[in-house]
Amino acid sequence: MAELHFFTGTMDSGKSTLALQTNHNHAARGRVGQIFTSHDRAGTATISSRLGLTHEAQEVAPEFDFWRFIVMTLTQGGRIDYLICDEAQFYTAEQIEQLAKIVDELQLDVFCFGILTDFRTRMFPGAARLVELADRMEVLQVEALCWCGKRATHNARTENGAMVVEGEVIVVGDVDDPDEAPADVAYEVLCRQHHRRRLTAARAKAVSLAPEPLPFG
Ligand SMILES: Nc1ncnc2c1ncn2[C@@H]1O[C@H](COP(=O)(O)OP(=O)(O)O)[C@@H](O)[C@H]1O
Ligand SMILES: Cc1cn([C@H]2C[C@H](O)[C@@H](COP(=O)(O)O)O2)c(=O)[nH]c1=O
Repeated sequence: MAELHFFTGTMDSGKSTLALQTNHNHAARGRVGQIFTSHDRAGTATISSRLGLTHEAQEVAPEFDFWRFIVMTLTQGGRIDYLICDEAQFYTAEQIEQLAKIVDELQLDVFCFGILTDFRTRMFPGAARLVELADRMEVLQVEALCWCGKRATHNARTENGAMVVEGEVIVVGDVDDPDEAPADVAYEVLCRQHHRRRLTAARAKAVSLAPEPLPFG
């Protein structure tokens, strides 16, 4: 039986790598996949993993209709055995419903990969619909870590190094390299406690280096 799979984890937890590995393993057995993504950091119509792998993909815009695309391809004689869908948090709820219909009506496996929550800790509409509809949901085994060493569960956004909790929901970006100057907009994965306290690695370092206040008035 075909299934709708949802693999999730914070940013930088290996989702795109797993998407490309999943495609590789199926393709190696002669199966034919269709690969989709939306707003990848490497540019449109590409899946990119931080381990260096990339693959061309069909870009999913909000008006893209998965059902129409797959049915058209099949009726024109194309072969599709499975779908790989990266950055699925950016898909609309309707697009996730189309993917569920593809699983049920066409018996194609659909593998979705994406983050659950945005920088405000709110679920993306596409991720929420996947939680509601997926046959299987798996949290990635490779845990991204907060600066304190605990498992990172939340994605924080920084602007010029300072954590923010307001702004546009979709802003493409990467996790900051701690050895580089902070990017205009970047992301950092944190445990819930440090996300709540807005305590990023840079701020924790600055606080720990601040001189002790003297015990005088
Ligand atoms: N230099 C490296 N050596 C080993 N593993 C790395 C290296 N750089 C990145 N990674 C691995 O790649 C993961 C990020 O993979 P990626 O597929 O890009 O994540 P995601 O799609 O979830 O944002 C990191 O969690 C880490 O495990
Ligand atoms: C939290 C959050 C993230 N994004 C963007 C930033 C990246 O371009 C992608 C996530 O990619 P990854 O492969 O999981 O690292 O999403 C965003 O637009 N808004 C957010 O709130």
